[in-house]
Amino acid sequence: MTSIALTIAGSDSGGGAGIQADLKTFQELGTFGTSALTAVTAQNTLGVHAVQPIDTSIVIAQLEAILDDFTIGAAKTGMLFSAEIIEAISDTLSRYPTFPFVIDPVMIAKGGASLLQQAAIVALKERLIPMAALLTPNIPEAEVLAEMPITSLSHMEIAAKRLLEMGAGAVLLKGGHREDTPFAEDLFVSADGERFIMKSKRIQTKDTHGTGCTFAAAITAELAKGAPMTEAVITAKHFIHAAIEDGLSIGNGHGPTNHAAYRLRGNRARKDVELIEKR
Ligand SMILES: Nc1ncnc2c1ncn2[C@@H]1O[C@H](COP(=O)(O)OP(=O)(O)O)[C@@H](O)[C@H]1O
Ligand SMILES: Cc1ncc(COP(=O)(O)O)c(N)n1
Repeated sequence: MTSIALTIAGSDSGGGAGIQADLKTFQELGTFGTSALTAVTAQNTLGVHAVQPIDTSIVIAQLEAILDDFTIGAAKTGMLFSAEIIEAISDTLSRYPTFPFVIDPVMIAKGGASLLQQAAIVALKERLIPMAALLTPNIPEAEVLAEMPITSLSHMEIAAKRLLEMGAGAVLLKGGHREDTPFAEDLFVSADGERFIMKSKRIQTKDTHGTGCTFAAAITAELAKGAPMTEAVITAKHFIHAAIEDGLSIGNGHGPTNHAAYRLRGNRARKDVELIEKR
């Protein structure tokens, strides 16, 4: 049976992040990708030149068109831009049967452009996070949502616990932005008491455009195929590690990751992540 994944996110004209990264990742992991666009960005590896949100009625119409026709295995959100769009997504999804739902709380692009209005943060916390099977903030996003600075693993632990209390089924706090360690360490905690750290070596590269989108999309693809949450996040960590390691030096700024790397390495090149530490 064909597994169907859905992304609700913004378009990145540069192709490395957003809807484009999500659909490429869905395809690479053997799922059929569908998409509901929330915004169009004029963007390349150097930055975001312009943002145009999609009319809320069209966001709703896209979701209805998809959900009326397909059985969705899992969905993710990326750039959501406004409180109005977030509320529309929450209202629309709650009219349909549920499926595993991953929220990547995208706020700011690597170049510094805002992809989520300040006023939308409350809507994200109150309307969407409680619907999520998994929330995947990076450190700056977790700092905003948990309202605390994060500069160490113990801060990550406290923040992840606070985020769990907002109602998500699990939290994967990504450590790519940590400056106090040579590792890329991500902390997973779940409402039913599971906790582990996924640790890989930090790759020296500037080509990290779209890492967060790609990682969350890989988790979503695995969930859509029926993988349990912990297996989905571990497979996705291997996927993103390979994608960063074989990153594409195209454009003049932060190049995209290589979505094909994991498949080209034979799908299960798990030795590439140096250590997966389960505690
Ligand atoms: N330089 C790097 N080397 C290896 N893994 C990285 C690197 N940067 C980020 N990662 C990993 O990529 C994923 C996305 O991380 P992160 O950069 O924290 O999120 P975002 O892209 O949302 O800012 C995480 O698994 C993180 O550990
Ligand atoms: C449309 C869109 N969605 C998400 C991101 C975040 O990706 P990154 O943080 O890797 O720049 C982005 N730059 N553009």
